[in-house]
Amino acid sequence: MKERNDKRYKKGSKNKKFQVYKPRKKKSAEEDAAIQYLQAQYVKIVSDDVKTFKDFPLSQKTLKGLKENNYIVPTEIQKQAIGYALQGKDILGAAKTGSGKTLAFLIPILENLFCKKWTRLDGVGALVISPTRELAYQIYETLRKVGFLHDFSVGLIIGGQNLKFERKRMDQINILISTPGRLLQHMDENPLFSCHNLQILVLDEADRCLDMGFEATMNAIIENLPPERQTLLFSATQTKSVKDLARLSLSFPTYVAPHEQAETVTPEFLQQSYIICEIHEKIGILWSFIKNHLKQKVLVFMATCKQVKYTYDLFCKLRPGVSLLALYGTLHQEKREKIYNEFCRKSNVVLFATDLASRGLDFPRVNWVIQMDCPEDVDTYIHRAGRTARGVFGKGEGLLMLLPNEEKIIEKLRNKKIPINKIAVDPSKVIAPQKKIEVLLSDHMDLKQTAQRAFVNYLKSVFLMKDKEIFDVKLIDTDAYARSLGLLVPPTVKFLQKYQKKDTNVKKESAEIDGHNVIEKLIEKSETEESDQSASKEEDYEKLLPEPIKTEPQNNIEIPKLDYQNFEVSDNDELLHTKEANVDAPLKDEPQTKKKISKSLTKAAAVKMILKKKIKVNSTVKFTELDEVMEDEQKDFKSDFGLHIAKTKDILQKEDKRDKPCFKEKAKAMQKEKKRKLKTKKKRDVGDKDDFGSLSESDGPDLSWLPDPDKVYGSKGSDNESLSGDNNRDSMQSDDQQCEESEDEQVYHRPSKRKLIESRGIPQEGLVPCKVKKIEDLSSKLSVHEAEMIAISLLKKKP
Ligand SMILES: Nc1ncnc2c1ncn2[C@@H]1O[C@H](COP(=O)(O)OP(=O)(O)OP(=O)(O)O)[C@@H](O)[C@H]1O
Repeated sequence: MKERNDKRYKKGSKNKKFQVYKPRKKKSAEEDAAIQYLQAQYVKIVSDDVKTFKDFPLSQKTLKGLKENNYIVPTEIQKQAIGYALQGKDILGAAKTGSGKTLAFLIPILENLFCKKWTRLDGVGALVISPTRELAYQIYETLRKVGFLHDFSVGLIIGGQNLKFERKRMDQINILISTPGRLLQHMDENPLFSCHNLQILVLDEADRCLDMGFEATMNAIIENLPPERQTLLFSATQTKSVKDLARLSLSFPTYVAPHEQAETVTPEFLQQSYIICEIHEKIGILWSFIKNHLKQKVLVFMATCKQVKYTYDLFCKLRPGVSLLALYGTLHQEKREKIYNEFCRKSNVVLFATDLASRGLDFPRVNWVIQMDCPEDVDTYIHRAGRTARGVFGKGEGLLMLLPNEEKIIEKLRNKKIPINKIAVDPSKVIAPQKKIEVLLSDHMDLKQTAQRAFVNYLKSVFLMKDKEIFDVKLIDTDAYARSLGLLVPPTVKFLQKYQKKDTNVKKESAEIDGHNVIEKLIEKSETEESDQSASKEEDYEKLLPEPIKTEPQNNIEIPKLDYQNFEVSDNDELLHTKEANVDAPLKDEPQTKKKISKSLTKAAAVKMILKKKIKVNSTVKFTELDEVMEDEQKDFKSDFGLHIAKTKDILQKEDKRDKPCFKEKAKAMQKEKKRKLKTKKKRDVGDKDDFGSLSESDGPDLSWLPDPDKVYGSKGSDNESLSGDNNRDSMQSDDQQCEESEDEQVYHRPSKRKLIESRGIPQEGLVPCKVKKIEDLSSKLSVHEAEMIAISLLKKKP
């Protein structure tokens, strides 16, 4: 819309500025005249006389836009609503799903702003609020297509988009399409945003926008809007609540409901049927259905995001042979848009979705709508089923899966003029891939966890359902349901256990009261029949009676309404506690017959108790997200080489026990041996070393140069031996003694200086041999006495 406007101004212009700010007077006058003419025609509109859009007093731009998109003949709701809307009346529009309500409010918006010659400077002139992002996007696209010749700027303001980007452009928007949350955010935070000039407010899916989920947000938005405006409310299941209308300051709105007298509230060519099945059969039936409708476009509704995610993940792994998609609130916005567009585009595809996709979305050519879980109420059924058989000649089929106790909803559907037939499933055609699912879950831990979450969330959703006539969580065979999801052990559902426990308590107590009444009656009877009975007997009866207990009926429990927009049941204990408090109420006046005497627990008693109960002290117990005790993570863990870790660990521990004493003994023995060796070495060292620490004979100084004592002393062999021994002994004496002895005649036996040289590390081999040789040579020529004298003089000369 915006771009075309700019082009028109630029076309063939020499002076662009002049043309932009000074439009041609002639054209303006023509436009004024046309507007006046159109406005004069509004009062004359008779909806029954309208055959085509041309019969409405609409601007040429709008008519051209409609024609270009093949909108020639208006639908019933368009015929009736557009006339009133052009006249400026507030409207409550109710018409079947897919009957064209979007154009019924978009055309009046375009015409209203056109007639008021709305410009960008005038700000927001029309505001459309939609409960979901996808629906807002769809409305925006339709407006762009139909109003492309108009000069208004259109803004789509939805969550999950760039807030900064939106913020800067807010003051330039003429028609704003938004979701409640993001709109309020701009109202609160963006100084550029203003709605003071608002002409038309539209609530699409008005009943949803005004219900509990959006109550606070919507009230805050409405407070920020000028009261002087036109308000249009549209929905297939319209609100008529006086309270709602008062909130929007609607005093006498025109109620437009072309199908009110119709035989059915659902589209004419929508064939609807339902089946009764057990909870564990659902997955198998759905799988078989998809396998039998591979060439069709199927939309499957489920109660919670987790169920959608699990079914999608599981079926993707099972590969049915058709494209699969999943749409739910917790997905990223970009992904949501991509999935929405993909489902619109494709023709053989299955989309699993929550009620996020149940309202307003105009997916083209959907063949089947499967409601896998019973809808919250009749309105939800209508919106879900209405995703098929849309438009003027749209055809489609709907299938509702119900548990036996949920069949009561059928009566309600029929009372609201919904034609629905019971059909049976041929059990021979149902192929439940049970074994495959179990194998997949054992192989994929993440899939198993998703299954567990799906299981718990489904039970929670049933538990929180408002209509207790239809929904009863206690009737669900949880074991069978878990198995059908591939879970061999059903996850613990804490809230359910608590609820069931409290429920049985209440039943017990009410049974006790009943018993009490019976006894009371017996007493009364006995009193009348045997008035002469003794007082003591009556006292005995009284002793047998329990104290009267006051009970509050269980249906006093307040159950909060669900927000299915982005349904995520939180594990809200507070919520559960409030219910429990009511259930607990009877305990208030209960007599305290047994008073427990509290004993202080001694350490010994605690230990005894621990031993008796076989409690493992200091052991860690891990819990899963679902409050289940986690099995030892490594218990069934196998190493890369196929070793069973837990078993191997056990074996190693046993072997370790056996090996420890052996190892200790070995270590001791080694230590002993080491010590022994050290000792002997020390002993040997002491024995081998001389007084200077040098080693004995083997590497000691060569004394061969000394004269042969045998030759010197002749026959005194035995004495020589003892002398050598003395000599040894002498070597152990101190230096002072040596000095004393040096003065003595036998000083030549102790070559102390040589030993000192050696002790300083000077090699002796280099010195000794030549000297020895010389002395040997001499000795052979000299007499013994001469040799002895030379030796002594040599020693004396040495420094
Ligand atoms: N005058 C018309 N001629 C032909 N097709 C039309 C006409 N008006 C609307 N349609 C088509 O009918 C389909 C349904 O229209 P729309 O989405 O407005 O229905 P709705 O009443 O808003 O449905 P729901 O209640 O589900 O929101 C769309 O594909 C739309 O293009």
